[in-house]
Amino acid sequence: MWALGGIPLSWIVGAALSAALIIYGYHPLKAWQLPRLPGPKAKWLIGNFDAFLGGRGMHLVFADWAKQHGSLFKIWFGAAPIVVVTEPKLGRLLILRNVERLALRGAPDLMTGRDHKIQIANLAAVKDKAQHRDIKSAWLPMFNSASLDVSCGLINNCAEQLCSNLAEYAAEGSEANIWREYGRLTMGVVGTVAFGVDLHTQDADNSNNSEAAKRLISSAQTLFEQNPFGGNIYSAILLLFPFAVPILKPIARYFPDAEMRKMAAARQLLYKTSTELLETARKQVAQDGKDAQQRVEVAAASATGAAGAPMSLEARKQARAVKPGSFMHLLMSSSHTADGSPFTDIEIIAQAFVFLLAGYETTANTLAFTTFSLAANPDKAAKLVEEIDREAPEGDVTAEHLLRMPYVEACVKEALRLYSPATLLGRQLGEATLIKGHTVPKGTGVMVPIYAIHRDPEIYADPEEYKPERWVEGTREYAADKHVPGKWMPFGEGTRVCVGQRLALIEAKIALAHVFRKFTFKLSPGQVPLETECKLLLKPKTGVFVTPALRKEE
Ligand code: HEM
Repeated sequence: MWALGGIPLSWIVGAALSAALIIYGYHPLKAWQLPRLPGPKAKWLIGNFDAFLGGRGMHLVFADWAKQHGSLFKIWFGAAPIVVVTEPKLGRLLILRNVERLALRGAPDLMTGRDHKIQIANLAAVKDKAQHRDIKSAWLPMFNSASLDVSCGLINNCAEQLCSNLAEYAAEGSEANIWREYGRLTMGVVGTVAFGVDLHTQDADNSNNSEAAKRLISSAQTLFEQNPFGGNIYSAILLLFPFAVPILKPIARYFPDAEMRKMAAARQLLYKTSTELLETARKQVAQDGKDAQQRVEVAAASATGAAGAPMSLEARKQARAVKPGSFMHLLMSSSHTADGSPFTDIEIIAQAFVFLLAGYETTANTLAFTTFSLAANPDKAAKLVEEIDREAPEGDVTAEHLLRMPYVEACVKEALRLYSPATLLGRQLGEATLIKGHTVPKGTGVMVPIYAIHRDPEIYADPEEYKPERWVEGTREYAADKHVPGKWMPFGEGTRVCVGQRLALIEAKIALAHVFRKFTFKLSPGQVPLETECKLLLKPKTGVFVTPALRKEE
């Protein structure tokens, strides 16, 4: 056996590794440049990571820390420090000024091959600034007001289908998990508005397509079950030892744990759907290139008509409209500005993948939380119904109707304040930044816990109460709140702001108008306060259970 001065080499290597581990565990905590920043006590090696393992939900963990340590403090993920800001104005500024989303080492770092390529190419994950700008520009025409005006018709169809599904519960006097019904609606909307296909998520349970639709929804749901702070054993280790990617990646590939296998299967199904959507779009172009091209004629650039005559405002708006269902065509006709190369198949599939995911659970949760809040506050529900009956008593709910329904908007905004699906915004500092007298080095992670900000009693009077009036200027409730930038950020801010926020809000308001003009909802017993859970997103723990009743006999 190898030995040095009589001591076996294996002993020396073991002692050196132990010393390195001990120093790694202590050193950064002591030596880092912000010793004056308060924060929860960090443990050797793990820092404050253990706080997220108790099942309390990260939104509540951060809210507790904010109460204990004030508006600026630091936490540790292993040896990585994170600065947490709960002062709205400062938090917003940091989110606005820094482009790179904070991505702790985790699940995507362990993926390999095509799986990995798709994971890092979607709009939400992509890091390269130029690639992000090109991809976001390709998405945006889907959400301009002209395109959304056109999409309203499709959203109305899905909302009507939701009402006929709810009418069945009403006829039987049975309980519905309205959170899941809204999930069927939002996935249906993604199908028609983005891809021009019926994903059959709202079909009757026993229909031919219902099994495939259920699998799609359940895969999307599974992916939201992922815990961003160490969802599987390997990503938990990576959070503590970010440099261990090259060692852990091959091990994880051949010995995935149960959680990784479950997530991989869910991703595969969504990739398959996304790939089929691309193939269908390609076939459409091959069959009728002209029509397909017309789908993406975003003539907004031209402010004059064909003959050079000035276009009216309405005509200009119309020209900017993208036909519903054109998302794949938009991506297929987009290119990178640097070299003019078209988007690759991987890039296109990655965007379809994230549209299917992001367009589904966020908006379904928002609708479920709004319906819960209204059912628990019948006086607010009565005001909402009064507005809907006055402004849009029947037929399609158009963008124009929505402009005349501020209370519907206020109800959604207030639910997004109390139950913002995203509870945390994060950025990586692009440069060394002076934050309240502390120079924070470039590359440090910054987190802004919006759940805590949205319930801060310094900003919101009676923060735990559902009061849509606080969003209606001129009311007592509006006057009682503080109005500071950054106090309401459910969609984030800046360059990485949610691309789908206008679609989400229009969809939520149309769905609520349809549902509340037709039904009243009785909450099943034991649901107040609502049990929530927060992994990737804040959601009702098991659902929102209501018994719908028709307002008027048909
Ligand atoms: C109520 C519904 C929704 C909420 C609360 C929500 C919330 C958010 C938040 C907080 C972010 C991160 C923003 C930041 O870091 O500053 C985000 C990003 C994003 N959202 Fe949404 N979202 C919703 C609906 C949607 C819909 C319907 C879509 C689909 C089209 C969508 C697609 C995306 C994408 C692709 C990003 C990444 C944008 C980027 O990095 O540039 N979201 N969303």
